[in-house]
Amino acid sequence: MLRRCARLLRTTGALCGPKRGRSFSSEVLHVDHSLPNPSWNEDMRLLFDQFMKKSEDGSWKRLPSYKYNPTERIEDVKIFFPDAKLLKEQMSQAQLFPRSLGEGVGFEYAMFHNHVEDRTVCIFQGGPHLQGAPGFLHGGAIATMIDSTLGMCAILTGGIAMTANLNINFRRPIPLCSVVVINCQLDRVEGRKLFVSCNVRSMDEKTLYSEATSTFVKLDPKKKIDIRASGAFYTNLQ
Ligand SMILES: CCCCCCCC(=O)SCCNC(=O)CCNC(=O)[C@H](O)C(C)(C)COP(=O)(O)OP(=O)(O)OC[C@H]1O[C@@H](n2cnc3c(N)ncnc32)[C@H](O)[C@@H]1OP(=O)(O)O
Repeated sequence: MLRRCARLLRTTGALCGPKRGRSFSSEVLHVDHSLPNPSWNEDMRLLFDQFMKKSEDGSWKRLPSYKYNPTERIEDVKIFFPDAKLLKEQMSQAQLFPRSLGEGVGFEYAMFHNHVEDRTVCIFQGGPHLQGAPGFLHGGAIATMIDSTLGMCAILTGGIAMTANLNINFRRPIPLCSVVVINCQLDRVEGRKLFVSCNVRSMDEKTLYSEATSTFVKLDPKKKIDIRASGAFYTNLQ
């Protein structure tokens, strides 16, 4: 396991220290990080190819993923924010948390969504900078990918929503640099509440690493989020 991580660190150049002088060009802004890169191991590539094959008939769709929010995302959430200019400023500087670490050392993942079955699958290779217990992934890193995949499933089936409740059972530790599959599904909808659950399994599906249930709440267009407030508030402004 540790040898596998060391090989990965060499491939990505992470052992040579951080890259300097990276320009904030439009090339960086528009890189789709859900596509294979040299840090992906064989298992990750195999699963990616399998899901790309499933996507050929249109039942599954690969979900592109960027570090920086594309303009359409700002358009999607604009109605919830009274100060659209401030929102644009903040979003243009912010980075998506699971994409904020260097290539190969943190969260390497790709998601696929099935609109007919209301399911989202994430193939995830957790890198060496996500260590918790020696040789294994940190629980917070697992929770991050679970929340992100559940969130994507909720948003794609129900619209803009936030995690209100998340329960995770950690059944087995996930070896660092291994590949797991997060399988999410929308269980039911009650008003603005979306109930989404998932399990995290090994590639051969034999090992159940974690399982989770969650409640996402669709944002109420009558309420506004004020990001200027010291404790940002989300309330009815009428
Ligand atoms: C794009 C990539 C995907 C990324 C996914 C990542 C998702 C995230 O991590 S989001 C960040 C973490 N989450 C947050 O910060 C959310 C903080 N919480 C909030 O802002 C609010 O409480 C929010 C938006 C969840 C709900 O607020 P609001 O719309 O005012 O809800 P409210 O009107 O009180 O309640 C609506 C319903 O939800 C229920 N509800 C509210 N909070 C909860 C909760 N914590 N647990 C269970 N149910 C809840 C209420 O009981 C009510 O149910 P009913 O309609 O049956 O009476």
